[in-house]
Amino acid sequence: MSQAGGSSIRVGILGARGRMGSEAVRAVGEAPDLELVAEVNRGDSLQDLSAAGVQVAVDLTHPDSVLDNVTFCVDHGIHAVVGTSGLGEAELETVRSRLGDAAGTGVLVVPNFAIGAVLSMRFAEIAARFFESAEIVELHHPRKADAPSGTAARTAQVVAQAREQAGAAEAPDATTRELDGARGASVSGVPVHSVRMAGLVAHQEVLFGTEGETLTIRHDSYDRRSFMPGVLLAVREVGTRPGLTVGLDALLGL
Ligand SMILES: NC(=O)C1=CN([C@@H]2O[C@H](COP(=O)(O)OP(=O)(O)OC[C@H]3O[C@@H](n4cnc5c(N)ncnc54)[C@H](OP(=O)(O)O)[C@@H]3O)[C@@H](O)[C@H]2O)C=CC1
Ligand SMILES: O=C(O)C1=N[C@H](C(=O)O)C[C@H](O)C1
Repeated sequence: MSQAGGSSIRVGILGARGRMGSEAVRAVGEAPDLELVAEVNRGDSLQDLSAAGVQVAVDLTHPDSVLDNVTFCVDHGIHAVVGTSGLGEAELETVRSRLGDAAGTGVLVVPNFAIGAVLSMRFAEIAARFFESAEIVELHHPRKADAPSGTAARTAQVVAQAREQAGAAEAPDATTRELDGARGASVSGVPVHSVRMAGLVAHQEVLFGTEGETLTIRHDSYDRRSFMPGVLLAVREVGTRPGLTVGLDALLGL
């Protein structure tokens, strides 16, 4: 988003006191071309965003509140960068239709801001059609509210789409007796296994297998700073992309 006269972009952060929100407050605060003008926490009014003249809001809150927050932004002409997980296809459709009446407003939904994670999803998409089997293991810190992760859901979606486009057969699986959950959750037909463990931050393995070989695509975020270059890129670019964009791929030229 280029500002006339070189003025900075006015940014508001929702969930500013959270693990991601507090990192984002620091990163935006240190960026010379951005101005942090609002920090919205649980219980605060969204009107604070409008009152502060926020141009770009960054949502890092909770899956239960993200749709209401984005709707408010769209209705008030505030560009939104959405890091919060939990926006499924139905919610994205709601955002799309809401944006129909809000010419010029951009909503950028980013399942994962880490550049390595964006690349790993793209690598998985490329690999998907060459292997009979595909499964995802995502591993996160135990305070995470949602399972599977937004990243895993998005990865499963792009893997499934690539397999469908290639006319790939269903993955072989002879399981006829299982304990609930033993084969993971099926996301777009791809089994996803969620691990929650102290000591972890955010990690994912996409496992592919075919006759005589396997391929594992792994990404690790050891520190939430890994997400910040992606957050800043999204904040700078969202105003130049009216409508709904999912993922950082286009912004990275992928
Ligand atoms: N896209 C990406 O790359 C990444 C996305 N995430 C996602 O970001 C979200 C937040 O994660 P994380 O920072 O770990 O979670 P935290 O629980 O640490 O932070 C969330 C913060 O948002 C606050 N909050 C909750 N509801 C609202 C609301 N309606 N308005 C304003 N503030 C609110 C919480 O307050 P309270 O504590 O009082 O509930 C808390 O301070 C998750 O959905 C997570 O999956 C996380 C990392 C990377
Ligand atoms: O909650 C987290 O921590 C993360 N959430 C996002 C997700 O659900 O994929 C991104 C990253 O995995 C960290």
